[in-house]
Amino acid sequence: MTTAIAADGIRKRYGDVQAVDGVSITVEAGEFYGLLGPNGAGKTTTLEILEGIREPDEGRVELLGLSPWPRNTQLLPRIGVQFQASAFFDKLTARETIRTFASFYGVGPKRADSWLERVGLTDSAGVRTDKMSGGQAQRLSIACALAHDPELVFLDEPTTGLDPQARRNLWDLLRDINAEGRTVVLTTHYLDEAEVLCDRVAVMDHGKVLRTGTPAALVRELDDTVRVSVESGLLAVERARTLFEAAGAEIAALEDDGVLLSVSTRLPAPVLSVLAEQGALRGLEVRGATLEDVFLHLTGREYRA
Ligand SMILES: Nc1ncnc2c1ncn2[C@@H]1O[C@H](COP(=O)(O)OP(=O)(O)OP(=O)(O)O)[C@@H](O)[C@H]1O
Repeated sequence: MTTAIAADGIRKRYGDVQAVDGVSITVEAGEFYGLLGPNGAGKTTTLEILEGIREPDEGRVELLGLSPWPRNTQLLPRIGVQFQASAFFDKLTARETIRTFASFYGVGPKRADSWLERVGLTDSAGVRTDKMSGGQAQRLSIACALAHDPELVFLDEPTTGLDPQARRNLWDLLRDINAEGRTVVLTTHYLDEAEVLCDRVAVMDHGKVLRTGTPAALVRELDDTVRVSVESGLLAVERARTLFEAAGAEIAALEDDGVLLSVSTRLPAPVLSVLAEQGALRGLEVRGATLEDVFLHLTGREYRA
């Protein structure tokens, strides 16, 4: 595997705030990589240092084998950058905007327009950027970042402010972009988004990387219990406990709150067998740990985006 990004010991301080405090990460070519953490964790500053638009106080970065700082013009055609807040020329339409961005890289209008199509903006091609909705502007800024067909794309909180449907549409687009072989690095404060999209994530808080790994591996490392619940009234609590234990399940918690009978266990299989044998599967839900639980475990506090 080729390394797309190698960052070693990067630090950045703004006055009293240590925004990035010794971050080291490696992103392989073709990976979908997520920098994950709550507001102020240092994701944007880290991303800007990786992109070569901010100078680190300390540390080294290699981007596609080259140093991105001071500004390296050889890298510019190879990377695409989408910022958290995009500024467009407000009197230009979406089509004029994408064509302008594309022209900076010698990309013609036909190819530029094809990106509008890919992000679902063909019908709004004639809309001026100052009249676009948040979701449309977000999609246009992604199209502009991709117009020159870069091999590595940086996206800073691309789905913030989008409604759930628009978010899902954008997920599909980002998956496609990655499936075509591009390396994608994204920041997000949505843990579910990272879980769905990213091959690997770096969980950040207070300027540090707390853990890196695949979302599934981070969750598995927790060795947390699985919560199985069914509708209340199908099986009495004490009878359920006896049956579960007889079937070999260790029960961490068991309760009936009048709506749901819920059981937490590391061994869901015998619990599910008992529920099936007893015909007590109505409303069945099985919930494993999520990245939210990982964050709670790593920081000792609830995740707040
Ligand atoms: N230009 C700046 N000048 C001073 N402080 C800054 C600057 N940029 C960021 N900070 C501070 O550095 C810390 C990290 O900010 P950063 O934007 O990197 O975090 P983030 O994880 O991207 O958060 P968000 O999701 O809110 O963008 C925060 O405390 C922020 O207030």
